[in-house]
Amino acid sequence: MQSVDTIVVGAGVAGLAAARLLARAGRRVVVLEARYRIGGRVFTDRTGGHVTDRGASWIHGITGSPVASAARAFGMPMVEFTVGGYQPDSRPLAYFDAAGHRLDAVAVQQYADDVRALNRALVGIIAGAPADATYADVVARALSMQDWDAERKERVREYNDRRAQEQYGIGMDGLGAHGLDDDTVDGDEVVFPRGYDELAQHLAEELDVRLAHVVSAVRWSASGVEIESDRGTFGAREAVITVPVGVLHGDDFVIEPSLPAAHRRALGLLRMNAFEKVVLRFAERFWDAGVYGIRQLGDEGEWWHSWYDLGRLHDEHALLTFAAGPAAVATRTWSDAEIVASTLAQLRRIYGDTVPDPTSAVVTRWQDDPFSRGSYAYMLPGSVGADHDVLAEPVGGVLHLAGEATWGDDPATVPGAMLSGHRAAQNVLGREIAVTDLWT
Ligand SMILES: Cc1cc2nc3c(=O)[nH]c(=O)nc-3n(C[C@H](O)[C@H](O)[C@H](O)COP(=O)(O)OP(=O)(O)OC[C@H]3O[C@@H](n4cnc5c(N)ncnc54)[C@H](O)[C@@H]3O)c2cc1C
Repeated sequence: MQSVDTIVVGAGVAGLAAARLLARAGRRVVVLEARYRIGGRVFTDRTGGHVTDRGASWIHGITGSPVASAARAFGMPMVEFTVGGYQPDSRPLAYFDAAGHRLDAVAVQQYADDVRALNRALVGIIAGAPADATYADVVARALSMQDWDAERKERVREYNDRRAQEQYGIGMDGLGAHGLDDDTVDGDEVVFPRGYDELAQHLAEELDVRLAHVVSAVRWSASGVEIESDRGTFGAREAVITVPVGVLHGDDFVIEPSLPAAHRRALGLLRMNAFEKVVLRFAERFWDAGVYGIRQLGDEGEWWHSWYDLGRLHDEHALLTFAAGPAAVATRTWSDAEIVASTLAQLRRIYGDTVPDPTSAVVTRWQDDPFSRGSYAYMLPGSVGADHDVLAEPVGGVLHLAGEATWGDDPATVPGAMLSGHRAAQNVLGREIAVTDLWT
């Protein structure tokens, strides 16, 4: 059995951040990673000379973001693309009504004002809602207090449902009202034209990362940990476990003795979502110029309601849409060709039958990936944001969980993953260390 000071399970951003800080503090660290690559849910595909981030794309607000600081220090170019937070109007969007007509500026303004009015009302309603209220419950209650006609109410209800799908990968009737993070976007949102995976590559520099090591068991006691992988058993004083919630829920990853009751409760309130990307590349542009994206309101947009113009990142004619929540569940067994045909039918409804077939397409399959089992975790009714952080409480002084789902302030994100890795490293060392040590 190989022995080191600390074993980190998972070479995603959380694991790499923890390992880098621990190695810099003088620990002997080994990172065990199941896949044949690092980065986890930060995964850049460069097939055919195109750069496609199949996992995370955005920093949802660069002000105060540790990922933005790291990216600057690592020399990663960033491009402003402030549409990642499903805002109604922060940047120009081409909105189409249910009949396929484009909304004028006055109608878009009215719609955005209505959305904001409801958001303001929701704050107090969520605070007073029962513990097991869903997001759909609180939205319905907030809407019932507005003096709007049925059409206005329906558009704002629809906005909240689609935002829940795109931000959390679940319809609002399945999402806990108290489990929402505040989702404020501080500063511009940016994306990485050379690929988000450069972040993982930089974090991993000089680390001992063992790829293709699938961990199946974590055994812990007061004297240390033993980690069983398909390529042998490793021993250490302590371990940082960063596998996604979907893996922690599975039968093929065991922790013995089992986690304390508080951890098991918090884990039971988290589920992996259903959220996939569809990127379509075309020989020519057929959509509106001067907009960041396209949105379809009404029933016609039930699945494919939002397209984002990737021409802002690269000199190409490309659109990104999401199968988010119910659409991802329903199309999970479809072929790529069937999914692409379904999205094209919607684009042709708006832009006409002259919309060409794409020259290439990328369809992700995070739901079927055994090392993620979904895209990121969301909270069931009955949970509160702080439940995330319960998972990060050190276990027996030797076991530390980290990863996006353990960071209550900004879960489901790359910054959340990075900061959770920083916290785990501090807990292992038993002292504070500067997060800036990651990139200075
Ligand atoms: C489609 C999609 C879009 C997203 N969009 C954004 C976005 O725009 N902005 C944003 O901030 N975030 C986004 N996210 C979320 C973000 O990618 C994640 O929150 C973050 O990357 C999670 O990092 P992590 O280190 O916690 O987990 P991971 O990156 O999942 O790392 C965990 C690692 O553990 C490994 N592992 C799993 N099982 C085992 C095992 N049995 N043995 C050994 N290793 C194992 C995995 O292979 C993986 O490398 C998106 C995610 C997806 C999938």
